[in-house]
Amino acid sequence: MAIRVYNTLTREKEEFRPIREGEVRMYVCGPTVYDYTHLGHARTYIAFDVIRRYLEHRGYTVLMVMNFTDIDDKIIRRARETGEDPKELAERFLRYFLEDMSALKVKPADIYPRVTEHIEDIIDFVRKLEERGYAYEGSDGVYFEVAKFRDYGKLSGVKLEELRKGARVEPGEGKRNPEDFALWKKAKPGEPKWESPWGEGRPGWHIECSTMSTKYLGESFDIHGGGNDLIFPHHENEIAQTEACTGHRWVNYWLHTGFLMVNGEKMSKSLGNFVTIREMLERYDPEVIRLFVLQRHYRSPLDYTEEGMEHAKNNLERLYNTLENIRVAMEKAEVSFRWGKEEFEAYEAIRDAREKFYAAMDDDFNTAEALKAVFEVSGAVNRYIREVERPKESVLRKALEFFKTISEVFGLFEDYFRERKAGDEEALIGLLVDVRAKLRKERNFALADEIRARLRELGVQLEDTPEGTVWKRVRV
Ligand SMILES: Nc1ncnc2c1ncn2[C@@H]1O[C@H](COP(=O)(O)OP(=O)(O)OP(=O)(O)O)[C@@H](O)[C@H]1O
Ligand SMILES: [Zn+2]
Repeated sequence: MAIRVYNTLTREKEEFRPIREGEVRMYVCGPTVYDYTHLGHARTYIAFDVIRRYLEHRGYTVLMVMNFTDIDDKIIRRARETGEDPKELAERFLRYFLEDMSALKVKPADIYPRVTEHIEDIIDFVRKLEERGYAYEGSDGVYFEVAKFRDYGKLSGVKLEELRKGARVEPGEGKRNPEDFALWKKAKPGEPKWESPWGEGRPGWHIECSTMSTKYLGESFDIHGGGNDLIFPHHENEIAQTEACTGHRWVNYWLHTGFLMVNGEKMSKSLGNFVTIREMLERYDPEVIRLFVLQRHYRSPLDYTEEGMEHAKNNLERLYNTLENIRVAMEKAEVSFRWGKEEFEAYEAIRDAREKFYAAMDDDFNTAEALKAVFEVSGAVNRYIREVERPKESVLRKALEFFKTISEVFGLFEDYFRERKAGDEEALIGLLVDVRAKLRKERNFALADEIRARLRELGVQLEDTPEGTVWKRVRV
């Protein structure tokens, strides 16, 4: 079945067809790094992480780019307040962001371009817009002339006339029309600045995403994402700049996440109603946070409440219990090729739930529905283990394989599967090392040497030291 995605641009669910078969190029707007990451940001980045993981699971190679806005009004303002150098402040919060994402098991983007490292590219982009007649220089900066771009409003639905109603150019602003936005801002005293054809200054906000996304992903690519608040003006302006510059369609699918809400309001730095990821991680396992986010579809608003978090915590515990039940059952499981009624019942329940999982994820990455399927598998395998005296290994394995898929796509139970695999292997190697030591004591050197040689063939090298035998993995 094909994957269908809701495209903000067309306001419809569409069949997903990447430009190049087998590959997805996606760009997600990254953070402005002037403060700690909060749960609202995490909601958006976990959602895109799961979208990316699912596309990879379905066999696509995903090339993912996320920018860092490391120079901006907010950064300059914050740096003034703290007395820090804006560059150092941005660097510090950028590092915290990466740490927080890693703690939340969000896979890193392939490329994280920063504005301050792409000033030349941005200047080139603005110059092209000038050459094409879409940009003009004003007293305090270079502006994009919105009225020149005929398709303006196609993403957000805003109308130029409405934008103009009651709006005016403020005194001191060098733009011609109230809706025009800055591509380049001329430096004010004491602000970070770079040389440009328009004198010293720095880029406007929107231009960075047009410049850096096309630089790394090409003039057209598949997915562009961000939170709902970015649809207007940020993404609308990004489209205007890029399509004015290239003269053709830029992004095929626009995906936007719903807000994380607190008491009916968006969680945000400016409202001061935020909880940082760091605070959350002191209280909850990162997987609880992931599950909390995944319990809602990414486009729906998500209310942050204590009960919601507790609910996620309980659900995660239920799933870990099931995994533990499977592990214990595996130990006494029977390797038999005869199936009875119970086996078929369990198998069919797992098969049906698996189908539901894929149908839900194919339907615009509906993780909320997909999770229901996970609990169905959990229920079915628990029932099976309870009902039969000796579970069949092959049935348990079906459930375990399903949970491995969940692990890969949802970023849950990763340590569980990793530790289990590594743990099993280490125990077996340890066992062989002990047996070999006994053989040597009995002076059966031929067999002891054979164990050593055979392990070496498998990439495990034993070394006899005065403290005993140690082993390490070797590749060749
Ligand atoms: N409450 C929220 N729920 C979902 N996504 C959010 C929320 N707050 C911010 N985001 C998303 O996080 C990403 C990074 O946002 P950015 O760094 O611009 O945050 P910000 O606007 O400075 O933060 P704030 O909104 O708290 O002032 C954007 O895609 C934005 O839409
Ligand atoms: Zn952006």
